[in-house]
Amino acid sequence: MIPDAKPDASAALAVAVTRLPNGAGLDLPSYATEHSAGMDLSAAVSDPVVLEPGARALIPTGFALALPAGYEAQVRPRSGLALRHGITVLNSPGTIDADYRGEVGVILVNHGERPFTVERGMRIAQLVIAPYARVAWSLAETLEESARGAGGFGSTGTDGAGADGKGRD
Ligand SMILES: O=c1ccn([C@H]2C[C@H](O)[C@@H](COP(=O)(O)OP(=O)(O)OP(=O)(O)O)O2)c(=O)[nH]1
Repeated sequence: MIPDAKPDASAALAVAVTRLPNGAGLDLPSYATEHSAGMDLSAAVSDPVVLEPGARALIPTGFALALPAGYEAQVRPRSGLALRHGITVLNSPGTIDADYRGEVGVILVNHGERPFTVERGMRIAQLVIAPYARVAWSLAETLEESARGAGGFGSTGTDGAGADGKGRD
């Protein structure tokens, strides 16, 4: 449930960001609404980039950041572009590592039927900052049993069919 109280701005994660020369005049990534999970990313292309159907391109964003240890940034598609134009992030979600200091890039691909033009300042993707876990392997002879066991890949049924394809009630 979304709390009624206004979010506490002081609870926001502080992240260092730098504008790069090619990002001059563009907005830094920002949240479109009060509870948006992702910040919209603007294209920092100097000239329009035409993506032909099936083509991909690395689109610059004009900024770099330094995430705190334990956090990653995920580059995700925008649903409106995907639905209307077939434009999505090819490696979605793209991963920005906490130790990456280069320009954030967006790998767009055109899965649509028509050429799509990326203009400077166009909001092409969104960035979600998320905590992640790093593991220390604990090598074991056997694994603790579970109700699922090794079942996967549709073992619980899809559209009424079991993994054996014979169907189930
Ligand atoms: O959509 C993306 C994905 C990655 N990166 C940057 C940040 C990330 O930290 C770095 C490396 O990304 P990744 O680990 O996905 O790439 P790789 O192909 O494994 O290359 P590398 O050997 O540089 O890690 O590239 C982006 O700017 N946008």
